[in-house]
Amino acid sequence: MTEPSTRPDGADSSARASILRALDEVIDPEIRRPVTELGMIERVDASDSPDEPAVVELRLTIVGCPAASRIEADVRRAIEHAIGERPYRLDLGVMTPAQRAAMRDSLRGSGPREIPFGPDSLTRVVAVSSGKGGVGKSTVTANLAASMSADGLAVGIVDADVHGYSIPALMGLTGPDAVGDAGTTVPTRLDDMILPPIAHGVKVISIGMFLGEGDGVVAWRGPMLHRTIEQFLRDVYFGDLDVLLVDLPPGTGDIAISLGQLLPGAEVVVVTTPQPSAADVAVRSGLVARKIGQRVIGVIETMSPAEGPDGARLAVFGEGGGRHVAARLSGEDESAPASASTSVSDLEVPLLAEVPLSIPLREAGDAGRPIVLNDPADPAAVALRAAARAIASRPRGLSGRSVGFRVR
Ligand SMILES: Nc1ncnc2c1ncn2[C@@H]1O[C@H](COP(=O)(O)OP(=O)(O)OP(=O)(O)O)[C@@H](O)[C@H]1O
Repeated sequence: MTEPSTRPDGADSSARASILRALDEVIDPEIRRPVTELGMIERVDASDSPDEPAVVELRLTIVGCPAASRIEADVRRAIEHAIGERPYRLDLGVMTPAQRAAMRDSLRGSGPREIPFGPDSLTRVVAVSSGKGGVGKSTVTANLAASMSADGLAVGIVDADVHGYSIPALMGLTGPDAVGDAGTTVPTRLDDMILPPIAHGVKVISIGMFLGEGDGVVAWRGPMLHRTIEQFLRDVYFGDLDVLLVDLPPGTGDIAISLGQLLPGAEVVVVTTPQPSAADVAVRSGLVARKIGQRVIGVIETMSPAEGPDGARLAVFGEGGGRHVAARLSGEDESAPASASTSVSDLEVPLLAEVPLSIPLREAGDAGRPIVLNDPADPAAVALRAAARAIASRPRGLSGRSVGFRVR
């Protein structure tokens, strides 16, 4: 990493020291580290003579860096804060390949590259799965992520739903007005490192971001899918995350099994509607997750009965699916009389939430603002927020996980 130059006579002027201190506070919006730590400040020259212009040289990571204008504005603000009215010059440049490589090594280490979410990682990996498609799994994922991020956790999403990717839209990263938190809605490539765009504080990567205009159909088979997911997990720089949520494709196919191999320590949340047909398939997806060594930590029922405008209960998809899935995954015999008195919170695999049918939830999703942020008082938002908090506060452990079995 480049050290900002000191004066030839070895003395450090107080103007230079205060510029450096101010630049320590400038954070690269994509990488979320100070520009000084990333080696982006090539030079700071400032004598103590107030008429002599200070000179700062800023090196961006790549040509056309999407966050360039924001970084430049932040650097100017920092310099002006440090030296007031005094004249200065800001020179802009781009890192050399060697400087970029040094920065990458400092971020992720220089050894052989591995998936950074192994068993020793402090990041909790939570895969969100469902048996059937269209049951609201991606909506749940986006809201859990936004809620955890609003609670101050560092959160990422991998949208592994390669055939039905909808996370970018649900997180507000598509459409003409989308900007993303770091000024970009697409990943930035730094050679073999990929910086994910950020939305609502969440780092988001999706297969949808790697498809050009017009080729939105993914027709890859197993090995290609496995390689893509592996690349997401290895090459995308998420930084230190508290939680990585993985939006799985519906069902129990190739990707779920690939993820089982790549992330054997992942925990799984199963999403279902109240309908028996959806619930039965959801149970199977939970059982498959368990077979590949993952721990099922809870069930979320969505599209649950809601209260209509006249106060009447509206159970469009029936009721009871979530409880049924939780009981089955907890190994309960639902026909036994004891099960009727078992409280949901006593179940080994708890029912974390029943998210009612909600028009504001659907509208918020369409607008790219998860309902937990857009309308926190809506009953669906309240239920999703409670589920996010329950997941985030659950201790990690081996209970409920079948160990020692790997799919080859
Ligand atoms: N509780 C709810 N109330 C109203 N609409 C909902 C609810 N949950 C989800 N939806 C709507 O249902 C549709 C499907 O949701 P979503 O895309 O999240 O499902 P999915 O299970 O991820 O689908 P896929 O299998 O295609 O990935 C969306 O239009 C979403 O807005």
